[in-house]
Amino acid sequence: MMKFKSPPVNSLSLDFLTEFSISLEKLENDRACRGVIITSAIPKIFSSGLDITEMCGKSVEHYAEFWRAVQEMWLRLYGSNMVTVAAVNGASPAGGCLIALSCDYRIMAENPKFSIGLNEAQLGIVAPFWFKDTFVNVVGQRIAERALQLGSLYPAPEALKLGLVDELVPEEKLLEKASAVMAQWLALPDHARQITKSMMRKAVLDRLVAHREEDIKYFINFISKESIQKSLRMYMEMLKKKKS
Ligand SMILES: CCCC/C=C/CC(=O)SCCNC(=O)CCNC(=O)[C@H](O)C(C)(C)COP(=O)(O)OP(=O)(O)OC[C@H]1O[C@@H](n2cnc3c(N)ncnc32)[C@H](O)[C@@H]1OP(=O)(O)O
Repeated sequence: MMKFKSPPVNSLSLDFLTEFSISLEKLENDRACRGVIITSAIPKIFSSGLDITEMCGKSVEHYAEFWRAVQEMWLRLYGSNMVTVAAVNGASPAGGCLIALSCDYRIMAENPKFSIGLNEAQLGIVAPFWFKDTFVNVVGQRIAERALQLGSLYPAPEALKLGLVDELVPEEKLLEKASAVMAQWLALPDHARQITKSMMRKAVLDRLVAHREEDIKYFINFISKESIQKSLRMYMEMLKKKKS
């Protein structure tokens, strides 16, 4: 089990992403480890997505390093040979949703206050093609078109209806259920499951691998625009104001 614990909201900073990728690599290379359950140690929050402060007012070199770390995390998780189960025990916007979507199975706490989705459009930014591809592979083109254009965050019951998560369970049963699902998936021979998983995900993974440098350049160019920086600053201010 991997439990995110980066207060206050498990935002995906460069350090967090680097540590997450290293942990995944270690587990991947450990022959005794066949599966991982991903959850959060922070009440009410699974992950608040990419750390917006990493994308505000930083150097081009920093943006490149940060984006490479985001890519690396996704390539490792989406391409993992292990069985991956997300036990979503709180809010899961944007990058947090990407992590859940990259797992093989998603179980969410049945609390309508917890929402999940790719809300980038609400921040005035655009979900990269590989976020979009991952989303489409889970919910299909039609739902993805609407959800991504509107930057919708779905409360748990709606997320279930759309197939964004696979099941809802009472919060106190989340880990028990995740373990049961893991046991069910691990009952199959690894090689057949792994080859099937790779067959299903390969095209999407290969697309980023083939365009990785181009994607970094695109990100730097996009995020460096003054209009985008302004949108992000306003969004951060809105988050702070919401508190007072
Ligand atoms: C080509 C470009 C593509 C770029 C792709 C980007 C994908 C992303 O992931 S962008 C990030 C999107 N994330 C969000 O929109 C989530 C924003 N956060 C929230 O909605 C809420 O914080 C929450 C629902 C997760 C939690 O709400 P709660 O009331 O418990 O806590 P808050 O008071 O709002 O937050 C506490 C603290 O944390 C700061 N913060 C929250 N989210 C982020 C974040 N993603 N990055 C950096 N910092 C974040 C928030 O400002 C508060 O800070 P202060 O205590 O200093 O006020």
